[in-house]
Parts: sequence; C-alpha cells; structure tokens
Amino acid sequence: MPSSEALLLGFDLSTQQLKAVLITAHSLSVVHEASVYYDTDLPSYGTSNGAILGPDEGRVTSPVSMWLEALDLILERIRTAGIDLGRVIGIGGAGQQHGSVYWSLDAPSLLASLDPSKALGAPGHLAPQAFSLPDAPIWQDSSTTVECRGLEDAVGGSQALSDLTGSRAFELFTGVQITRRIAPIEVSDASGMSLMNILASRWEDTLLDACGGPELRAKLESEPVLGGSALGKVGTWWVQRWEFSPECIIAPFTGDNPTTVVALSAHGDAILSLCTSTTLHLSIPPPLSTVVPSTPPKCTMTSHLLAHPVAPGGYIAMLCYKNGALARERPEIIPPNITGEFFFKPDAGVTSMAAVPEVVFPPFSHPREILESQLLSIKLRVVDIVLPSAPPLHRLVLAGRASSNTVIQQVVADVFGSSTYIAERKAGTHEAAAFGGALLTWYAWWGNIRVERGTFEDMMEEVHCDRHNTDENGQIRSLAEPDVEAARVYI
Ligand SMILES: Nc1ncnc2c1ncn2[C@@H]1O[C@H](COP(=O)(O)OP(=O)(O)O)[C@@H](O)[C@H]1O
Ligand SMILES: O=C(CO)[C@@H](O)[C@H](O)COP(=O)(O)O
Repeated sequence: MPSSEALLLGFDLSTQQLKAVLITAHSLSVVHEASVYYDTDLPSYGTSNGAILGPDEGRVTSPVSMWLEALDLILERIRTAGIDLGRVIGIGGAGQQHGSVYWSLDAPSLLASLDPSKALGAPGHLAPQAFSLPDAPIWQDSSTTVECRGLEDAVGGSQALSDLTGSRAFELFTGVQITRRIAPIEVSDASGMSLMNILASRWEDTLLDACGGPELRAKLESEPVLGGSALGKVGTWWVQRWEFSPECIIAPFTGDNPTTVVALSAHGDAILSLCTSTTLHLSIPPPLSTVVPSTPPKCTMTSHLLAHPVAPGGYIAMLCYKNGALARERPEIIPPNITGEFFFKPDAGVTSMAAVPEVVFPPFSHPREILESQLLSIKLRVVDIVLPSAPPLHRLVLAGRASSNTVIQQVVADVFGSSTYIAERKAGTHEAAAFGGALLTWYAWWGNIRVERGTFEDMMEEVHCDRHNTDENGQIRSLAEPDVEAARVYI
C-alpha cells in the first residue's frame, strides 16, 4: 500500500471509550485503530464504565469535557503511531445512540474561533462556555419518565407514538432531553429522538410542540439529512493543530447502531452487537417496487424502528438491552422492573416462572445463565419485529468486543440454532461502528465526485466489497456452528 494513499477516519464515541478506525479510501482496508478508555485514560473525571450516576434518581451522564479531552488524546495517539493526518480525506462516525450534547448560544462563535495552540479540552477553550449543560445525558439515563408519558399523551398513547416515530417514548431518547443543534441531523440518528415521523423521515410538528414549544423547529434548522452526505470541510483548528488537509470533508455522525448496520449488514442478516449494550439489528431494505404498496414495518412497544441511513425507504428494526456487558461482567437481574437478586426456573409445564433460592444455581454457573437468559429474551422478541414477508434469516453476524469470546460465540450459535459469523476486515477490526462511520464518509466523498450520486451498494460493489461473501476472500467469516444436542435445549 503506498503510504500516500488517501484515508478515511471513523470515530465511535461509545459508552466506555472513544475509538477511531482509519481505512484506505479505495480498498477499505483498516490501517490503524486507536482508543481512549475514559475510566483509565482520563481518571480525573471519576467515571465508572464511562458514566456518572446521579445525583437524581435514574440520571446517567458523561462529562462533555471528558469527551473533548478524549478527542485530543486519540488524535495524539494516532499521530504518535506515525499516521499522517494530512492523508485523511473525510471524517465521519458514530456515537452512543440517543446521547445528547447541549450547545449554548455562544457555541457557533466559539467553534469558529478555536485556537490551534490549545487542545480542544483545554479548560476555557470550548468548555464550559460552549455548552449549556456540562454533563451529557447518555443512553443509560432513565430520569425522564414523566416527560415520556407527556409525549405519549400528546399523540394518543404509546402505540400511537410508536406507529408515528418507530418507538414508544423512552427516557433516553433525545426528544425528552431536548437540545440545540449546530449541524443538520442525520435520518437514522433523528429516529432515536421521538421527534421524527418514521415513514416520512421528517420532523413531526405535534412532537416538536410537545418537547420544545415553537422554538424547537427553528433550533433544528433543517429536516433530517441522509447519511453519507457531505456537510462541509474541516475547520482551521483541525488543519493548523493536526495538519489535516483543508479539503478533508465531514460527513454527519449518527448512532452506533446505524453505522454497525452499514458496516456489516447484507440482506437477510441479523447483527448481534455485544458492546456495553446488547443490541440486535435487522436491516429492512426499501421495497423493490414503488408501484406495489409494501407492508409497513412493525412498530412495537419493545423494539425500535430507525430510518436506514443510506437507503431511503429502508429501515433498521432493533432490540436494545441496557443490561448487556455490565450484567455479564457482574451477574445481576435480567427481568425488567424488578430490583434485587432473584433466580427463576420454569414451572413444570413451562407456563410460568417460579422464584427459587439462589443455592439452586451455584455461582460458577451465573455468567452462563445470564448470557443464556439475555439471548433467549432476544430469541423470543425477535419474532415480533420480523415482517411476515421477510425472507428467513440468513446469517447471524456478531459485533462488539465480547464477540471475540469463543464460549459466547458457541452459546449464541446454540441458542439461536444458527451459524454465527464475524466481520473479517482485511486488516481486521471488531470496531464495526467506527468502521461504518468511515464507510459513510467514503460514500459522501465518492458521491461528491459523481454527476449521479449512485447508491451505497454501487459504491461497495465498485470496491469489490461484497458483504454476502463468506469465502476466504470475503469479509464475513464463520465462527461457530450450533451443536445439535445443545441447541435442542433452547428450542
Ligand atoms: N473476551 C471477552 N469476553 C467477553 N466479554 C468481553 C471480552 N472482551 C471484552 N468484553 C466485554 O466487552 C465490553 C466492551 O465492549 P465494546 O464493544 O468495546 O463496548 P462499547 O463500544 O460500548 O464501549 C466490556 O465491558 C466487556 O464486558
Ligand atoms: O442503542 C443503544 C441505546 O439505545 C446503545 O447501543 C448505545 O448506542 C450504546 O452503545 P454501546 O456503547 O453499547 O456500543
């Protein structure tokens, strides 16, 4: 690979760390990865697993200054690793879905006058003045229950809100945590706000009124934009401090769920993302014919429907569990709305669950039981989000750090009775969300140099990047086959 080859930089501002993936623009090979763990790399903020709990009941936030410092540190790490940032032609990425940062009225002028001699996170440079809240509510926040009920009431109840936006009201969604924007919002990101009409991909006036009164539409500026569009070029701070090219473009960032789908999904695949959260994604492509009316996607009380970032008329159906990695690390309760520690066993006849003493389940078996109950819950709920007309699931693709665990790979194969796969990038990365962010940036760049923009799939074909391909030259590698005997237990 010539060292001058153009690069794309994708970020993922996830719950526990900031990650960056650099890929070559024309062959999409990973050339470098870097990460910054908030708890250990930036310990002065006192986060636990990237978050701060409280002071109010259900409040979960991350310090915005910590994220700014993480950005300084990761750029330093990339440069120290010998990467010439001047080769980067586009920056894009993802963040925890539904996390929200609150810019102040002074933010635009402060952003326009950043001092290249100062780090982004240097006290008084951007923070605290550019933010109206020093701490950003993240996806684990559950402090806005009252506002959620108010939002549902405004449109006629929880199912009505789900039909309108793709999800019932959730405390973590941005609508009930509302914000001021600097750049247009990308459609799949907008679907995680409880403010967008999911079928039209446009802001819904009733919901804007319920969440922010008349000023909110003005703050949002424009209707949501498609992923992989070019927003503009990097600011001078990036050029002067880090030697990025002034021609380097910026693509809109979105949620980590849509970028994971962009990175990994082929039609008929389900993606099981084992990050801090455990999330199952199904990509629903747009209808082939615009003449025959298509079956509307399902909007349920327990799932989310997001607009697809690069396929207008397509969707992502999603199940998301808060008690993912942290529950697996420290076995705790799985059923919702119960606090304390309980153990359950199906009654004879398997119609109900009976609480049993802890001694029935020895501690060494807890991690496996936690994992099994998480996966069985997904297996039970996934039938509710698959369209009757959808083809049978083809592959189960794993993502997230825990996907490298061979025991987890096998238990997933056994519980779902389906082979499991993993993305095998040319230089290898488990960071699907950051990789997807880089791909969306390439799509923005690639689209900009064409008379006709072309589809995301056209672009992938042009680089011979076939996400269906499972042979040794392909990108998706088989990990585990179900064990027939073990799989029978989970039917
Ligand atoms: N080998 C492993 N086996 C099981 N779990 C793992 C393994 N390595 C990492 N993890 C889990 O992965 C979690 C972090 O996953 P990651 O995808 O990096 O999350 P996030 O993107 O939310 O920061 C950790 O909290 C840990 O529980
Ligand atoms: O979708 C959600 C929350 O709805 C989560 O996936 C968050 O986006 C957090 O991501 P990770 O840090 O677990 O990757």
